[in-house]
Amino acid sequence: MAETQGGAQRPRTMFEKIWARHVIAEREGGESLIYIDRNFVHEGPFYAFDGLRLENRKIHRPLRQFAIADHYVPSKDRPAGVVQIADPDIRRMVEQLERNARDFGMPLIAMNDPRQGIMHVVAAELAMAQPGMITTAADSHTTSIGAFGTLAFGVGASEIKHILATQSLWFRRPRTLRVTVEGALPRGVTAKDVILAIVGKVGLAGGTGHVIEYAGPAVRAMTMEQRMTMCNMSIEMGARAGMVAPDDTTYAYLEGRQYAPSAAHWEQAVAFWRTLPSDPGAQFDKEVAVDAAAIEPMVTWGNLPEHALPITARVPHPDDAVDAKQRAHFERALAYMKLEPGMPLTEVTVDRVFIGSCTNARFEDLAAAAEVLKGRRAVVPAMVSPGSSDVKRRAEAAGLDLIFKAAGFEWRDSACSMCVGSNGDFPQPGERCVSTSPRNYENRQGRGVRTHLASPAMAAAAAVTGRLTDVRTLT
Ligand SMILES: CC(C)[C@H](C(=O)O)[C@@H](O)C(=O)O
Ligand code: SF4
Repeated sequence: MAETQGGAQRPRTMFEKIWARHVIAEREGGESLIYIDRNFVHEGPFYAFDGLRLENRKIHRPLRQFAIADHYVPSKDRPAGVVQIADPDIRRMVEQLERNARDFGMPLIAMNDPRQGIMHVVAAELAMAQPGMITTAADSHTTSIGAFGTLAFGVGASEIKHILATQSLWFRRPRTLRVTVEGALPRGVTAKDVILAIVGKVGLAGGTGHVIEYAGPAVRAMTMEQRMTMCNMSIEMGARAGMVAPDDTTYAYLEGRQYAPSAAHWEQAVAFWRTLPSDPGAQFDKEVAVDAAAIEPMVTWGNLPEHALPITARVPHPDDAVDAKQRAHFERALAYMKLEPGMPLTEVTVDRVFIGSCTNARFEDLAAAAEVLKGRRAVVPAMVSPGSSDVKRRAEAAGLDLIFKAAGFEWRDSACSMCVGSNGDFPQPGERCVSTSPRNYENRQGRGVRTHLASPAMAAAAAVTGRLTDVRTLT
């Protein structure tokens, strides 16, 4: 709804509407104290709890906080209890999370909870994130749940301590960037390809300090799972958050889930949510438009997510760089990735495939990969770690696990797994791995590992051919 200012209606962006409702105080230098509706922690930021203990503080609103085990939990032979985790360092991380949640009285989704999964996947599945809320987590891919019209910020561990103690945090007001995706997605092109194309266009610096709103017909046509894949990678453009305006797709997804408004409050909640989308004529600090029809299946060749190209392209040459800084990135990436400038991407042979992560391991992702794998076999080691335990159960109910296993994939439990390896799931040092995860930095998936980011369908295509492959040639 437009705001009345000096008698005139000033159209507002969704970001402005949500922000304005959460400002508690403002201070010189342009910072605002923002109320946080919900906050999530995984095993990582344990020192936030140590800090509270040292200062003898409690959690201000423990029921608005959630602890979810994902980074360190094993994906294989899931132990019956935390004490059975073989590696002592990994065991300590998972144990600590459980102890902190219990000591401080916050809801816990522990390793063997049937609701366990990667926190951003779980936050959606349980409707912990809702339109109009501001949520935080000590994790940069918190942006994923912006798909619900939630303003979701990743923050650091010291900030988590502040949020635990006060349910609020000081923020500098971000700028706004609208990315409009016109048209419809062509065959073989998924939300991952769209976001890789956007990251490739906007670049790591282009989104810095901004909250992105993804808009346009292609985004409106997407399912919630696809919107989450888009919002997830907002951070790879340096953005503070990424959002999609809520609509009937959003409400249909949320209704009836554990933390969704109850039936008695549902209509009232939806009526409020319908006021959130940006008003026509609202001004964004920056605008970018992308034509969906021109997007092809994408893959990254280098060590930044912005090093994304259509699978039909060739490995770039340092001379293709737009400036000296990019040239240096290109040279370093070519050396690390062991690629020759000018070689067709489809000639790059791969050693391993990983389907998982909060970017691309929801049900529809696994179904898309299984569609490619049906009746085919992987020629390289490959594994799937579903985004949540619920995704795993649903995939098994649909028989997807049988397709993966018949294709030679390992069918694991839900964890961050090979996206980052905190639980010990790593490729062999130096291997070239096609991964559905969001990051391809040097050593991200383990020592010397060369990561190529792609969609689940493209990852499946690479698994059955042993090289980067245009999935459209297989389907
Ligand atoms: C470990 C965690 C803090 C980190 C993040 O912030 O995103 C991880 O999830 C990642 O994807 O790199
Ligand atoms: S799956 Fe990967 S990107 Fe997502 S939270 Fe875990 S480590 Fe981070």
